[in-house]
Amino acid sequence: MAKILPPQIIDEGSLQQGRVDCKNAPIVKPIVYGNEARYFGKKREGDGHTHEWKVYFKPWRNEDMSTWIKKVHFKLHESYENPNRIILAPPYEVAETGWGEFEIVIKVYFHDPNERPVTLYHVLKLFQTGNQVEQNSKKLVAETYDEIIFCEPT
Ligand SMILES: O=C(Nc1ccc(C(=O)N2CC(c3nccs3)C2)s1)[C@@H]1CCCN1
Repeated sequence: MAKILPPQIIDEGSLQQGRVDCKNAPIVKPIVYGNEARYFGKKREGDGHTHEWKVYFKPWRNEDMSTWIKKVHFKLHESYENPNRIILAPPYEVAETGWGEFEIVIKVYFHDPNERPVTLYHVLKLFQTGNQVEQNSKKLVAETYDEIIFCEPT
């Protein structure tokens, strides 16, 4: 069963915080998920949206995840049209616009029928923290590093 563990340092001094008991060496898939956002500079006429953003799930290193991932489901806020966005091939991302921050559920499905889907939670971030000024061209990035760990089938 695939498990999501807190980040670990992948080297000989690896600090593995969670435990996965595999009979053989586990298969570790480092991943990154999160969002980019950019302020329009003002509220958009018509719908009042202020930002464009993109939520994503991607490998930490460049690899073709479609060899082991069947699909990725991004569940947006219910006020969005078609809030359930299913992405069947990389890049696993959804681009939208809006005015606020909310939780996005990311559910990752695997080709292996024995592997249960993995669910990740990301709070969309649009606003710079503290006294940072909203700059039109400045891109904000908010992302999390994690690892999906599989045990070799016995
Ligand atoms: O902001 C928040 N929730 C949000 C949910 C959806 C948001 C949004 O941006 N949009 C809906 C979408 C549409 N516009 C027109 C038709 S659908 C653009 S914001 C919460 C409230 C307090 C703190 N965060």
